[in-house]
Amino acid sequence: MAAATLARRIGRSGVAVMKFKSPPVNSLSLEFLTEFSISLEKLENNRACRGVIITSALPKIFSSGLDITEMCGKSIEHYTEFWRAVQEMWLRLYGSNMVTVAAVNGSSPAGGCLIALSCDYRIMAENPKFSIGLNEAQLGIVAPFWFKDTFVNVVGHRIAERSLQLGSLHPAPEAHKLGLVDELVPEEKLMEKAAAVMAQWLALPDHARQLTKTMMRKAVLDRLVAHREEDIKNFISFVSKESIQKSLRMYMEMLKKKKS
Ligand SMILES: CCCCC/C=C\CCC/C=C/CC(=O)SCCNC(=O)CCNC(=O)[C@H](O)C(C)(C)COP(=O)(O)OP(=O)(O)OC[C@H]1O[C@@H](n2cnc3c(N)ncnc32)[C@H](O)[C@@H]1OP(=O)(O)O
Repeated sequence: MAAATLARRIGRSGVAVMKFKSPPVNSLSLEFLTEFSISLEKLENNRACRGVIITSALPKIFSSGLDITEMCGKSIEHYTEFWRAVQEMWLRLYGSNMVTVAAVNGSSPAGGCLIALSCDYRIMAENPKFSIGLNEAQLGIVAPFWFKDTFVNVVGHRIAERSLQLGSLHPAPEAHKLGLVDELVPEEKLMEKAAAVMAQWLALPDHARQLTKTMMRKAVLDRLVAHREEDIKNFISFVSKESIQKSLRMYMEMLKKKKS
């Protein structure tokens, strides 16, 4: 696959490093999501792999979230396939038995934030120009219940409610204060710190850690599994509305104008 090059390396420590590399901004296209899920599945099935560090190969951007062009002016069949791929990615990552550490080395709005939130631990570069959050409301769209559940499980109900309603993108220091990321480190120390955190988590017996993780996450995962088809239908009916299409087109235009 060409669009989302994901470098993987499993060292002697049993840790893989996955680097998003889909210029210009690591947006989560159908192709990217499919490749990401396949990579996660392969690592999950590899007994030599006990943990994965997820980061970006691009400067300044971890991931710009779902590829908005996948949600604009496409067929029902396309929306169905795309949304199933988003669900699949989350089910695999949030439900992973591996230790997952996000080394957030750039901005991470919406779907990018979801990836970080789905990991066991988040370390972010301490650059106030980098921001993270579920900003869907700013685009005139609504974060689905499982994005919200994942967010609540990290920061708690009150912070999630305010942040989601306002569609806030939090600069790194604020994200740390809110508990949205666990640690801030200078950018050049990010991977070193991620490896140290990984070693700490891997020092425990896998079975105890894995069963605990399942216990903490199962209810939220089961909720999507039980309502998967309904969630796809909701996405299609939402994204097919002309008012939503208009909001997404305006947002894309705003991104382009910002450049000129
Ligand atoms: C009631 C029940 C409801 C159920 C509803 C169900 C579902 C609906 C919810 C769907 C959920 C969506 C979650 C998402 O992830 S939506 C995506 C949100 N993402 C963003 O808002 C980020 C937008 N991008 C940016 O803010 C910036 O691009 C940046 C990431 C900060 C990087 O800035 P910069 O380095 O300055 O780069 P540019 O802005 O110039 O971008 C370069 C290039 O890339 C295009 N682009 C950027 N982001 C995206 C994207 N997410 N998708 C597609 N394309 C993107 C941008 O337009 C530029 O393109 P050109 O070079 O062609 O101009």
